[in-house]
Amino acid sequence: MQCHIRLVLDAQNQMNLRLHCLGKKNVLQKTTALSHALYNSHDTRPFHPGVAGDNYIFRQFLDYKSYTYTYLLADTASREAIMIDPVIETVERDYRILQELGVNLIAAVNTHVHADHVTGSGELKKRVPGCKSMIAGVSKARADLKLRANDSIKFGRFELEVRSTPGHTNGCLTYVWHEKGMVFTGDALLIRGCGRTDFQEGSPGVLYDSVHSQIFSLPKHFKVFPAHDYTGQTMSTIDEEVKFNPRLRRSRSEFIEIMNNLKLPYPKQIDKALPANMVCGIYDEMDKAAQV
Ligand SMILES: N[C@@H](CCC(=O)N[C@@H](CSS)C(=O)NCC(=O)O)C(=O)O
Repeated sequence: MQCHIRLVLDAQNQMNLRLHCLGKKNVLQKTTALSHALYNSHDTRPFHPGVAGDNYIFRQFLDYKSYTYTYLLADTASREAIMIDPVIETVERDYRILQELGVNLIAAVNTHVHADHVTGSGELKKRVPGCKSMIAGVSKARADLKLRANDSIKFGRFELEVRSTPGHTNGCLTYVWHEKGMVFTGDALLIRGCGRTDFQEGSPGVLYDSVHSQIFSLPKHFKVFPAHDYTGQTMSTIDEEVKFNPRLRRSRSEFIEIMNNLKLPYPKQIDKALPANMVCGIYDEMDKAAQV
């Protein structure tokens, strides 16, 4: 009898092993969900990128101009939501999605004073009454709430732990969602890369220490969501970055040598972005600040 096994996906993205014998097919085994197979090599919990999970919403948005990722996190019960690193050019899209999903944006949270795009925090605040802007206090940027290490950002039943990860800028923060095993690293840790250290308050030694002590110390299966990717990748894991990050898996002195020789061109929007981001991306505020 001629038999062969086929791996097929059903409507729920479940992988089925089917034994085809003499034209008859039998489902042998319903394996784990595809999303689990793809994303959770170390974690047995299901993961739903970009769709509503059982009690939370997670979305990753891209700004095509600066290759910045904005993240939406929400509690499906209370409908409270936060956005990490919104971009001014995509505020209309993001605001529309907030309305469509019926969530209430309580905070626009920045990982740092970005040099390559203007933050959408100020424009989101104009559209959503009660939405608070947040950034590290040490950045000296204007915001409703100045964050520091060990603070927690609460939305509904969830919370993010704030970790200080300077080195790309002094005020770089990393946000850890322990319950869901996710970490939002801003520019401190990128996928197979890291933030440059050649302007603002950049320091390769400080960045190396930040990443190793505050990020690489997280559980291996935690999923890494950076503020940018220039190669089409969307996420990584702590395990992958510890093993494969071509800069940060090296010794501290090798890392410093690499970072001091990157020779990257300055971001195109730097002259506009830095002053605008010191005032939450609100141009009226910039004008006022310039007049003082
Ligand atoms: N070409 C882009 C800027 C690219 C860039 O410099 N990215 C920064 C993060 S934004 S300040 C960075 O740290 N890159 C690290 C790297 O290794 O590329 C533009 O003109 O906007």
